[in-house]
Amino acid sequence: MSVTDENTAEILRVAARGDGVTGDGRHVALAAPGDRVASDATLIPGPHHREPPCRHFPECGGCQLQHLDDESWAAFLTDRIASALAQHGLETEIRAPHLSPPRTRRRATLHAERRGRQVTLGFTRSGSHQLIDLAECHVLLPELFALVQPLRELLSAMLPKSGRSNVHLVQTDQGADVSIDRVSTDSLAEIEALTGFAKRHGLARIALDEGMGPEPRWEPEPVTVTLGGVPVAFPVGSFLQATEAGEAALIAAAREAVGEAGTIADLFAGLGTFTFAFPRAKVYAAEAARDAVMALKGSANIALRQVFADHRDLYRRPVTGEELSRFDAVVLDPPRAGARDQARELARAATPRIAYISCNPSTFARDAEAICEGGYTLDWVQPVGQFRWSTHVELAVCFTRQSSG
Ligand SMILES: C[S@@+](CC[C@H](N)C(=O)[O-])C[C@H]1O[C@@H](n2cnc3c(N)ncnc32)[C@H](O)[C@@H]1O
Repeated sequence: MSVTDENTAEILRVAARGDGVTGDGRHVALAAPGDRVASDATLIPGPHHREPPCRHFPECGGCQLQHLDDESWAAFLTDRIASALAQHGLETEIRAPHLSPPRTRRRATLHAERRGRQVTLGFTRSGSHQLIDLAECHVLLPELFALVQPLRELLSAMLPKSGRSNVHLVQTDQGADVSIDRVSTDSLAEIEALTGFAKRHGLARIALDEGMGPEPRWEPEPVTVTLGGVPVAFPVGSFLQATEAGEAALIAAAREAVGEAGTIADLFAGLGTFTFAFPRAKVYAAEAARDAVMALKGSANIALRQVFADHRDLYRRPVTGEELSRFDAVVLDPPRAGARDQARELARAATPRIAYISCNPSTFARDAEAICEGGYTLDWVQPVGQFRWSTHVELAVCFTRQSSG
């Protein structure tokens, strides 16, 4: 090494968007903690720097952190949570992060464009609207990635001549569920091409959205996802935790937080990832997406689970402190915007235990401050890295309230 330690600066941490940061606050792209940067900006890789496995890194916007080893990625997740909490005057035990392995992502949205009969299909380029034509992917499940080239061929005649379509891929109990927007099948030949494609590739379903919402065009058996041992109908476009391992880690944390609760309110319940994780409890499940709540309710009835499913907009009509006080525990898993008003009601509730699942440390920390101001203690945080090599941070936490009596 020609550059001496005296005229290099060490990368100490990774910032929210993935840059390495030196002790004096300089941001350096594609630098890992322990790397050194020379005064002419040469980067000298350190012990935590990894050779990125994918040829599309760093151009592809799907991954930002392939140059980090798992230890540094875990430290990144922990730092993001600790600094979000600190901004709201909070501090607690942050456990070792759970990291989903490569090639396990079971849902993804790719984008497609056509020039003549040439289709580009992939994620958007980092920091731009251009598309990366995926030739490999180290995060997607192999079953889903195997559809990328056949989809290009299918779409070469179907995509509109201009503009971009979204291609949603989800691995379900019956196989891959593919939903494509902004395409139309007008001729019999196109319809046959679509169903032939679905049969040949053993798809669970293919749905097209021609502008009026997605409509299944091929679904030989009703598509389900199994949650807590219960097969739940999977409406097109529904939410599913990004990896099976991540889902298991979030459920394990929620179970630990909730303990032996006999009555649980599951807020922002989706299809029931958490509702069905508590087979012995009576669960009130509230969710705003109508298709999801109907699917949850139908599956709970068939499985004879003690579930009351409520179609409810929790932003307009949060469950009140009085209502929540009737439950032994609350699980909530809101979207990225968090649950500001619901958190205020939680702060007023007497419920002894809360499991909060979040995909956004900033809104979580804001809500956590309100909950703690109401007298709860933030006992621990379990970080979960479901989006391998990305800057997304997910977490599950436990709040408890000591009973006054
Ligand atoms: C992060 S997902 C979690 C879903 C579910 N807990 C799971 O793990 O599969 C957030 C859920 O909140 C729902 N949601 C979004 N806005 C809502 C609102 N205003 N009221 C109730 N539910 C809402 C979404 O439809 C989605 O199902």
